[in-house]
Amino acid sequence: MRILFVAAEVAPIAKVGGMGDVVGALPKVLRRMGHDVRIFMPYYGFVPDKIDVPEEPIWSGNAMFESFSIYEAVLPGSDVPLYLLNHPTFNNRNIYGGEDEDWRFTFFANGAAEFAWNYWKPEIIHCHDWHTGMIPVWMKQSPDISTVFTIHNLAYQGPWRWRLDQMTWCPWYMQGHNTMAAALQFSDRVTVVSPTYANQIRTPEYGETLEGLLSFISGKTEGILNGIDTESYNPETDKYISHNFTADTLDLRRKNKIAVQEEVGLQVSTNTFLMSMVTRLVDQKGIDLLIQVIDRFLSYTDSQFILLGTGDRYYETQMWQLASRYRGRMSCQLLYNEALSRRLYAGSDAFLMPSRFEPCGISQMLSMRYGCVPIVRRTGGLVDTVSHHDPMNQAGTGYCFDRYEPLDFYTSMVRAYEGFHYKDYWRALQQRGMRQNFSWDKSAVEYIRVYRDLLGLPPEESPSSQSDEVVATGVG
Ligand SMILES: Nc1ncnc2c1ncn2[C@@H]1O[C@H](COP(=O)(O)OP(=O)(O)O[C@H]2O[C@H](CO)[C@@H](O)[C@H](O)[C@H]2O)[C@@H](O)[C@H]1O
Repeated sequence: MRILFVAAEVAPIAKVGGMGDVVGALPKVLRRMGHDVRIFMPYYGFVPDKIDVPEEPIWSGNAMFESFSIYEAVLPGSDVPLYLLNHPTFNNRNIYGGEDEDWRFTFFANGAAEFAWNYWKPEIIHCHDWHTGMIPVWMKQSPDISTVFTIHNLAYQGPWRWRLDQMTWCPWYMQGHNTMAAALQFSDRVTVVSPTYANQIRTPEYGETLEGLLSFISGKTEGILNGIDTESYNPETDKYISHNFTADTLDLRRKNKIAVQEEVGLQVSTNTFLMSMVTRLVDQKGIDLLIQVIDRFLSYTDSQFILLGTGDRYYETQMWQLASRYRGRMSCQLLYNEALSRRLYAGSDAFLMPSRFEPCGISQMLSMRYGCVPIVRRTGGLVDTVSHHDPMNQAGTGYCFDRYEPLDFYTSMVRAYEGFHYKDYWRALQQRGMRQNFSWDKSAVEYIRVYRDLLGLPPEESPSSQSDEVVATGVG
């Protein structure tokens, strides 16, 4: 099958959060499974710092009364062709934000449609989040190109209809309120990045005002759990961490703890409970809950906490102030740093993820992969990936709480803190997390099933289409 992935983020070239992880990993796996998968993304100003891009474009086109050119490169560490849409609007060094964000990504989506019509024609365009939402609208006119739209984050829905009318001069094509709604209506299939979140978004609590539409299209919607790039994120080979280790050599892991404590200026102590968080600092991630409990937790215990993240100014300031009160015990790194994130996964004892909502969550899987025990709120994909620690039955991979309440989060942290002091149980807990299979292979099979179904092909005979504990799909 010929499949074009279109997205605003592609790891390791352009990543802000988990969508970049998905688009940087899934095409590699699908290609290995024999499909001609290619990626289309913006040519951001920083791309040449990350990869080699040929000087000459391969194609030029027009969209929304502007011309653009396409450069072809390769996704690092793979043979996946990467098409880069070049236009001055993407010269800015930030992926998101700015006054022209609505125009920029609407133009990007329209450029991708032009590319698919005129240069490389795929059978399926796999679109990711609102930035690509206009593609399914356009492709409705092209019965020979089908569309799959994946919701990574319903909280961001793109420009509203009146603005789209203004920008594209085509008022007739959509009924939806905004780009995300249009994509949901017009795409042939909709996937959501975890089965639990796929069900949750049909309720007012999680639907972000689109719950009616999402219930209406439940017949073409399903949840397919994300995986992680287990080659890149492998504690046995990761070049960014100071000491490589496996589930069988966990003793080596403590050296990473020392290294990261030194790196961010905490008191070095392997017996101290070290928690961390790597996150966008936004409401979704439960930062308000964290702010309500972390001060007390640090003052009642001898534990340590490292935060790595950027986002809302208010949260950045609050966290910064807290860190200044706990010198040597709390560190606040207000930056985006891929290498440090890996060292935190590899060196911390526990990873905090008290999300208000979580479509899937990549960070908790990365933390388990590196032997860092997740403490999570049981919502969305966190339900599907983390199970509560049950020492009596030697089961579970983390600490879970249900209600979005500071006391519940606090209690989970206390339990983890206590658990950490029972070394054998803790080690077994770490090992269970590390031995989970979060590889993309299984989810990729689910996507192939969706693609084949869309093209009217019979399901592939594949042993991996058997279900297992990690990949579950919830067909609407
Ligand atoms: N300051 C920083 N420095 C370095 N690395 C940082 C960082 N801040 C975040 N990251 C990295 O970004 C990724 C975060 O991914 P998540 O899936 O956990 O959340 P996100 O909300 O961004 O993704 C959205 O899309 C994904 C993909 O579908 C869903 O899993 C998720 O629920 C949804 O909210 C991780 O790889 C993490 O290490």
